[in-house]
Amino acid sequence: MTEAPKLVRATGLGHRFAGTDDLFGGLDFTLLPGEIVGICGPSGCGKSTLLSILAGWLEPVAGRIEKVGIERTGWVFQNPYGVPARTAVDHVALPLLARGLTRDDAERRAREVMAMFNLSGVVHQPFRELSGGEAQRLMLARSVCSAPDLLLVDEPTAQLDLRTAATVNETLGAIAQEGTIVVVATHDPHTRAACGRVIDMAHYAVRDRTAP
Ligand SMILES: Nc1ncnc2c1ncn2[C@@H]1O[C@H](COP(=O)(O)OP(=O)(O)OP(=O)(O)O)[C@@H](O)[C@H]1O
Repeated sequence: MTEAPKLVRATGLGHRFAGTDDLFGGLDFTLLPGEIVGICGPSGCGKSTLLSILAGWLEPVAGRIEKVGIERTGWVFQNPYGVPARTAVDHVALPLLARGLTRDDAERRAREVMAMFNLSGVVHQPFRELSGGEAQRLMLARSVCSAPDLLLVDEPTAQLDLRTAATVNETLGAIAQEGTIVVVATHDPHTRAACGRVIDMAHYAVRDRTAP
């Protein structure tokens, strides 16, 4: 069976909030599976805002987003959140249980994916006892198990050491190659380097950031 084509196309996208100037104006891009697309630019330029628009949580004030073949959208937040008393593996198994796997199968697959993110040592640890970096990787592992068509990731390496960040960047590449459209908002030059393409928000920013 051939997979349905997937794409996300933005045309003339622009946004501003009440009380802000235009964050970006006239953004045009097409996102396809197979590559990581970076959203890069200085703090406050609108990277998270663009992710929210791509997720469909926020209506752009200008332009439009067209989605083809996108049924599931995953989001990995800048600040990982979870259920404090539930174990790490419970968090990763949850989307698999929701997709109808038995508990045994869901746990087996969750452990495999956790191993990809160097999380085998914390499988049964409650979420509240994870380090910031472990919690961030756990959120990525969970999103892989949701098998999203579009995966939106906000600053995935902000809390990670260089080696772990490199693993995360490699894993994002592997997720993209399996057919997910991966979009990453990042300041990290290593993550930027891992992106096949970059939407440079500084280039589009309409606001004069040098103004007092
Ligand atoms: N709901 C909101 N209402 C008003 N202003 C907002 C709202 N959300 C964001 N902003 C403003 O819009 C601008 C862009 O915010 P956004 O979070 O998208 O930036 P960012 O590039 O992701 O920043 P960072 O790299 O620091 O996370 C900021 O000036 C922010 O203060």
